[in-house]
Amino acid sequence: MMQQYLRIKAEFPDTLVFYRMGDFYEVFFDDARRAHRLLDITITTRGQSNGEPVVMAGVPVHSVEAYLAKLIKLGEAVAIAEQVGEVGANKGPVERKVVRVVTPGTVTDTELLAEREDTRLLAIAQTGPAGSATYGLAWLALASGQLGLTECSERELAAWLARLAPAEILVSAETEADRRPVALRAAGAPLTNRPGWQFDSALGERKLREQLRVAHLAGFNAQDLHVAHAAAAALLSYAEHTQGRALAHVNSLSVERASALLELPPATHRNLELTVTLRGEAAPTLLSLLDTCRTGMGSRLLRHWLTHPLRERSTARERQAAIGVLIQSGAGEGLRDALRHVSDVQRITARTALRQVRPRELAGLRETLLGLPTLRERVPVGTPLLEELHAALTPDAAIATLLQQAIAAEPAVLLRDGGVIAPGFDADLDELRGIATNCDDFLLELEARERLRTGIGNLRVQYNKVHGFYIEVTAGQLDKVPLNYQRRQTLKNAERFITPELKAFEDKALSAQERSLAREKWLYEQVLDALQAHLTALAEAGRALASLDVLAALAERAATLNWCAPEFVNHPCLEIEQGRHPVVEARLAETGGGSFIANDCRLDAARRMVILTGPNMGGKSTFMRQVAVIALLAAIGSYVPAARCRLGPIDAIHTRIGAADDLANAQSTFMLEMTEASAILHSASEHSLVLMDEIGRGTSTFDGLALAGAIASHLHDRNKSFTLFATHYFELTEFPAKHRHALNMHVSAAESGDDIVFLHAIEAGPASRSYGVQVARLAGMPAPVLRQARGALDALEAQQRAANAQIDLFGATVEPEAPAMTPSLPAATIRSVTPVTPAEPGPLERAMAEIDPDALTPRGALDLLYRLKALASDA
Ligand SMILES: Nc1ncnc2c1ncn2[C@@H]1O[C@H](COP(=O)(O)OP(=O)(O)OP(=O)(O)O)[C@@H](O)[C@H]1O
Repeated sequence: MMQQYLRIKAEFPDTLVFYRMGDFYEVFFDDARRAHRLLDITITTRGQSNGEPVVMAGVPVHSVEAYLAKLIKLGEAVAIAEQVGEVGANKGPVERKVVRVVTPGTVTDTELLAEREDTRLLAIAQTGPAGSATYGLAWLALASGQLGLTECSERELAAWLARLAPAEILVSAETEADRRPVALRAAGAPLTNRPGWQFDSALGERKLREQLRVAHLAGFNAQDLHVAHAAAAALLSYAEHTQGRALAHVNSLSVERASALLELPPATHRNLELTVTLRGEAAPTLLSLLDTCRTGMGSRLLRHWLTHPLRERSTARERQAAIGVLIQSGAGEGLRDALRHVSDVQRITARTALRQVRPRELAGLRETLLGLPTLRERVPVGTPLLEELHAALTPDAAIATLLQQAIAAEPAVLLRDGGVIAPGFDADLDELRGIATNCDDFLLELEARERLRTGIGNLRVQYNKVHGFYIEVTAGQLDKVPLNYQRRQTLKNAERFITPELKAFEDKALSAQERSLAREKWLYEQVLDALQAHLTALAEAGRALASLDVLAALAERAATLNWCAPEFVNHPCLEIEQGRHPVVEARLAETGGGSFIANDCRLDAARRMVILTGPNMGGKSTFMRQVAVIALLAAIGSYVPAARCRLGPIDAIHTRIGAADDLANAQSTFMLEMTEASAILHSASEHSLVLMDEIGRGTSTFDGLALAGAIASHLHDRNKSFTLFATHYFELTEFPAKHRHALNMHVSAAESGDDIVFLHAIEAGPASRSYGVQVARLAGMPAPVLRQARGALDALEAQQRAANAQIDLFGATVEPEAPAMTPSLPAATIRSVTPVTPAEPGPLERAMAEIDPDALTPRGALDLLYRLKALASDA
């Protein structure tokens, strides 16, 4: 057995091998030590192999899922070696084979998958030198069969990783660690090394064609993605290797092009709290607010829509129209009721293809298919998208019929328990089952007969799995036992016997049961074979159900939360009337924190930039985020939280908000702030929406103000993006006076004595002051600190009023390629806290002004110094 184990282990040197032995999966040697460490399971030694004691540990088969889940979370892979041969068929151990390898990115077990999130495997190929390499990406959600390809630059890679959120990433073992893109480190998914030769473009192109059963990839618009083909080669080989079979359910491909997507850099993804909160939780986020989907399929698709918004608005228009019809026809709720009973057709289809599908899943599929005609009737028609989805809900009726005939009404959980195939489907099975059923009658009859014959009134004929059939006689009655009873087992108060007649019956019954189970297994395989022909139709129905679920959920949200349909126009425009931040609004409603104050936003070709000022806690960040969230919701085709909304084309949403230290990447708060801002200045276009929240606050006032001014100028003059620029630097409220496309807005607050009331309304013009001390008071700051701060503030403000030096904070970027981020005067002369200069120059100053240093002799210079010193001491 050890030889057999070592042979298997040699094929999977880097993977934990779970070796099936009866009711346990055993792990040996180093694997055992690793499993002990990772799973906290007991390690033992038994026997010897090559003179060494065999170190082993094991997990029970019935609870293996829990252990696998833990290992996968830790980024480990597990090869499962099952007994595949007949017990006792030939000499030596039963034949065992690795039937599949469970890895973080290739799990398909229902128990190991998040219901509402796709688990993706991603392969990355790269060409060209580090820094300017092209990356080919190929990914697969094995549990639903979705395959995708793209190519991108290093700059775009991080956004793709954020979008795809892979569970495992395949990289070439031949690419040295220091040539790998930095973004990989931040991706947070385990990296799996695969041999370099598997990242072969020609091989990938061929494998894709074979997988998709097409002669040419042009039909998928994927013919030119040579680097992505290389990634696909490694991806498909690995996926097949882990499943131990071909991937019959993977038969469509989506090619994603960054240029087609509205760009959502990782910072935007994070700052807008699209799918996780800044604290790393799943709620409250935009997704958690939107996701009232009835099925896991719907939730997964909604997440995809939200992270893959399209620039081109025709898809959004189609979805919007469908949502409109669902709301107006009132059909949405009926449809959602029907969707409640729909099973996860996509995953069941995938698991059917991989032949891992469980009996109850097939029963669920059957019920869903039988319910489809009713569900279809509830889909209102009237828009092309709804009609297309309606049509996709007509898979061949033969599938439902087959499942109805073949699978029992309520099948057992596991095939090996029997009771899965429906009665009447197979005559042989019915006959074998008949024997088992007659069994009960026979046993009752035998019991009655034996009681009569022996005079033992409490004699019982019974069965258990270990000892088979037996006649049980209690201790007090043993003297009445007849001669033909043979002892089988002795208990404390009873003896168990067998008779020749019972033995003969047992042989017949047990063999019937065994044969019946074998027959069921075989029939189940036949059903799976028959289903293979329908995988495409099932996948299509699954996709349509998912889309309908998302559309109905968005319709429900729009109606419940009182949202409106945004209008798309082709000129630069971002007009929002009475806009709200949906998540903040929902939280306020939940916590009884008052009502949300709706605000307008109006940007167009002439008004591109808002300088937003106002007190802390006033609602600046909320306002900026709500504008971005509304733009994003519109791009996915949803209604938006506003009374009216008109949007021109948008190609990206850039955000620079907050200041969380990125300790993992050893970046300081300020460094991170500048890195993110610099990335925005390099890539934002005039169709981009840019949110800048308190840029510059990570450094000293002067540095920060100078940088903020220069960055604002760059965005205004060069990027020309729609920009919301929130700042605490009052100096920046002068920006609009010198920049014709900028305007001041502020969040309003009312002051009464030392208290402040936030009104959260966005109004025209700059804020009058910042209320920092009042906010600190609200935060419970000790009174002495407040008093001291208030005193210092008064002094500083007086000083500022006295100062009259004017700084051109914003003039620098008009020079081509000028050092855009430095103001034209040294920061030290900026007003506010500069020492006060007297209005009239004194004698010392006048003497200094007369000096011409170049004209001085050394002797003259010394004399001058004495004179100046004398003047200074006079003063
Ligand atoms: N329009 C609004 N209506 C009602 N409440 C609001 C509104 N906007 C913001 N709030 C409330 O005020 C809180 C603070 O808002 P926000 O974080 O946007 O302020 P801020 O001006 O960005 O503050 P800081 O400058 O300190 O970052 C929010 O958590 C929310 O509870």
